[in-house]
Amino acid sequence: MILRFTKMHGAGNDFVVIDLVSQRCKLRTRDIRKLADRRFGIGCDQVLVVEPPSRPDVDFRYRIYNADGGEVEQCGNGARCFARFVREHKLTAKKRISVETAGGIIVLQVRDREQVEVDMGPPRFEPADIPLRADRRAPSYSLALGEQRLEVGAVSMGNPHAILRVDDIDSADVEGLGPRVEHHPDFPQRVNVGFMQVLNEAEIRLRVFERGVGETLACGTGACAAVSYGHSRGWLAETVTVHLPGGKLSITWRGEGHNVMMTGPTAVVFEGTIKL
Ligand SMILES: N[C@H](CCC[C@H](N)C(=O)O)C(=O)O
Repeated sequence: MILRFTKMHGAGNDFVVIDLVSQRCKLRTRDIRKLADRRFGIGCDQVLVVEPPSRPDVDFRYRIYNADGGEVEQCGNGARCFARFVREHKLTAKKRISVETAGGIIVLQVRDREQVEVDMGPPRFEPADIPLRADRRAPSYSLALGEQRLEVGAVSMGNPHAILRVDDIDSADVEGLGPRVEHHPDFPQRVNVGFMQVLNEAEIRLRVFERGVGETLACGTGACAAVSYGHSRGWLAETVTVHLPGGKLSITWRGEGHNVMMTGPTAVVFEGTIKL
């Protein structure tokens, strides 16, 4: 099977985007893993699949697979690239695009050729929504990790996020703590792990060890989760610039009852075909 693909990234979080509106194929887990493999395939953090909508009130269905082959609920950087992809491939001429994901409906607003704003929906803090094993919602949670205990925030953006506030992300033990928190039994569906350094109420630095991938250069839902958590703790204003290793995102959250708005860059790297 020969498959056309487009290689894209959003602030360095990279994707293989597959149009299954104009080409027909069934992608198996091993196909996803091959597409994402940086030696035996194309290489990416996530594979994004464009499908026709399964309901009349949205424009597309958007499936997201981590490099390990697992399908997940949401991908913020991928959503921006999705919007650029469907317009540049003439699958729509709309600038406001509604998309169904496994984590809910999101609305993409194309600002210009590269910048896209995404309404990411509301952050959810209830343990059952994350999911997190905890008796009740709390400002933060104490995670037992061997001899040590970690204070983490927990938020769902459709996908699960744990956030650790640190003094300096450059010296944070992302590679050591990331996998141990990702696989912690208190997160039954595993979890993305954000390391947040608050510079001031309108700026943070963030590194994310992503579920199913490892550390990425940027994580859109991770940025939304970190700002929502920081705002809920009184550390951050409503609009925050998030500095990630691969670039920066602008996140706005006006508090409970509001959705999180994310604006950021998109880039097309190359087009190609691959034999699966
Ligand atoms: N690794 C994430 C999915 C991709 C999220 C990220 N790339 C983004 O931009 O939001 C998860 O397992 O929930």
